[in-house]
Amino acid sequence: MSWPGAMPSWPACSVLPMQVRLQTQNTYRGIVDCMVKTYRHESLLGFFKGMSFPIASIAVVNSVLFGVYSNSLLVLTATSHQERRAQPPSYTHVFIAGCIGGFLQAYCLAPFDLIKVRLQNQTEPRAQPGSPPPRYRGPVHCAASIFQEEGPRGLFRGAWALTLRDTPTLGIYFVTYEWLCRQSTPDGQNPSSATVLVAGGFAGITSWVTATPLDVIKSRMQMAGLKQREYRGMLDCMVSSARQEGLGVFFRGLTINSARAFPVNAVTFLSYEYLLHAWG
Ligand SMILES: CN(C)C(=N)NCCC[C@H](N)C(=O)O
Repeated sequence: MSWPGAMPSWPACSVLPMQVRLQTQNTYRGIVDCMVKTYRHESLLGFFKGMSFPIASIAVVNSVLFGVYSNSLLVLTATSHQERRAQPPSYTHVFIAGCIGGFLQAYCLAPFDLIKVRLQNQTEPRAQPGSPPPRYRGPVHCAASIFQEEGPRGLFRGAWALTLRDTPTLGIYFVTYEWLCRQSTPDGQNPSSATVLVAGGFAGITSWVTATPLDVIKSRMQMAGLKQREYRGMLDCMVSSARQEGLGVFFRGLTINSARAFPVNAVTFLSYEYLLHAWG
């Protein structure tokens, strides 16, 4: 059984197992090599591994993130969403509200993300007669096996790295979005849909560029529960990964993360702004 080195959302979901595999396995020479090997070994289905859970969880996770962000901003600035264009919040408030949203979403995301990473790292083709079955038969079996083999805390493996990844980078995410909207919108007006799409897309890219080093560490810590590679903690994981594979290891999956981040976050922010206006 081989366990190579992933991330979730809908439009660009088909490339996502590539990201996890590149980050946690050393068997690929790059994205193209990873895609070719995945296709040869697992057919088209390999590109969709571990996606059902993230798709099911994305609505919950995004509601927590955007709900906590909006309400934190409300508490910090004492201005409602409608008043926010006339009295824009300071970037410090936007950053703090984003960090609070990121911190809380990380805890909701942790078990879903762990299951996604474990499933996406299974490189066995679909069960064939005579071949050993894959370790996890699907998301529910994966969750139950982790619970049995690693205990309830096992479901939160890598949650610390996930929290460290998401807390500051979601602050950066919302600051980038606000800054880009304000640059291209006259004072006091709402940004146009095109501005929201572009600002949301770049906010996604910026946050992923800053998040990728910890994303690699998080994915490796999550795979460590399988005992193929144990780490004494996050620092040990960082140091031994850098020693063995060089500093470039911290940027594995960056291209894929950024390519998917633009459309995913453009649409996410457009939906967010639309819902805020629709619900007044
Ligand atoms: C860890 N980072 C960088 C973020 N969570 N960034 C915000 C983007 C969230 C979006 N659901 C996505 O998956 O791109």
